[in-house]
Amino acid sequence: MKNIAVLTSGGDAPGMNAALRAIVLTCLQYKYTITGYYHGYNGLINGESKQIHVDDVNGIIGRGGTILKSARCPAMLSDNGIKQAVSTLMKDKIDALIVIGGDGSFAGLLEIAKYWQGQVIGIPGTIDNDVDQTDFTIGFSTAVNTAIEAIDKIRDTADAFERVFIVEVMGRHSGFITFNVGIASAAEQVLSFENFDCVNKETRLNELSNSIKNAQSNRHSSYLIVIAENLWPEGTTELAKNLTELTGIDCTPCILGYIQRGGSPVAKDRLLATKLGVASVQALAEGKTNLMMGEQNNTVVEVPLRQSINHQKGVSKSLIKAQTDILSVPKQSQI
Ligand SMILES: Nc1ncnc2c1ncn2[C@@H]1O[C@H](COP(=O)(O)OP(=O)(O)O)[C@@H](O)[C@H]1O
Ligand SMILES: O=P(O)(O)OC[C@H]1O[C@](O)(COP(=O)(O)O)[C@@H](O)[C@@H]1O
Repeated sequence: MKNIAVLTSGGDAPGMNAALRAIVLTCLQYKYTITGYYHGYNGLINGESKQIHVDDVNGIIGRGGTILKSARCPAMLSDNGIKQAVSTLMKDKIDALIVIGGDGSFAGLLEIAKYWQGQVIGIPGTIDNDVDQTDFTIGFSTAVNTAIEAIDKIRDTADAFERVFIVEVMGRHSGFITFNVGIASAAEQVLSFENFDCVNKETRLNELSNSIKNAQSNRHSSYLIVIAENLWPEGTTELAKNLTELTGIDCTPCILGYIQRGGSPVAKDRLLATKLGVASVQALAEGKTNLMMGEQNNTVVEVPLRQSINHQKGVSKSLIKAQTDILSVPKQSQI
């Protein structure tokens, strides 16, 4: 018998529920009990928990968000908070803790493992895809699809008005969403941390404004820039204002925001979440600990949890090069 605990932490991601469902069904197989802690690490610190049964996870595979709720929990950044979390795990006689979250959540789990003897497993769930040792994180594919769907609609109205739009997408400080969304929506420019620095803002503004003016003087079409959040120091709205002034052409900002975090997970995320959920309980049954379950080349992998938060994974260089050298230049045939 094992008493397995699970929580979801950090930004919610479509597919977290699917992972929880897979965990619960696999635990049923092993006759393990499941304790769900609510509101991320806050639930662990405050002892906010509930036994999770199969009935609780019926019909949740297609639901966005997380039925366990999620949160950021600043208390975990102090020794006191971590020790409180550990004391709840001991009081509740938990044998193993599965955390579904991003790199921050895994850093928290590693802290817990320093003071607690139980088994710990991380499942990568974040729309940002910024977790190492897994090709994709749960939620990334859905977020990309959601953003593309929104931008396709923006393109229609942009085409009709021959207008310039600057669309901001999420990703905190990594460009996985920006590049994938920008390329898949045929953006004229993709601006992200990996290909655009703002050290000399004047130069950057002039380059962008020249590019917009050239493109718009030669053709009657739309012009879309997909930009990463937190890239332009004064924000995307200010960038749009500056470019409008410089070009004399209306540049309209559009911040997609939280729409990218919600919604029903696409098949790819449901399947990834299910595979990783099943594998995590199987690993616990084999006595394993301190692991992240990930997927590489379509195969589930178990990697040391510590290796998942080294921030070594980057946007594919060939994708960045293709955008810079080929895709961002308006083609003669489009003019
Ligand atoms: N270095 C750390 N030590 C302990 N806990 C951490 C650490 N970094 C993050 N956490 C915990 O994990 C939570 C989620 O992390 P955050 O970075 O906000 O999201 P994500 O897990 O999606 O990357 C934080 O609110 C905090 O409770
Ligand atoms: O919900 P908040 O606290 O405003 O955070 C916004 C951030 O959360 C995300 O949506 C997801 O990030 P995490 O999964 O790392 O928490 C980022 O893309 C964004 O920068």
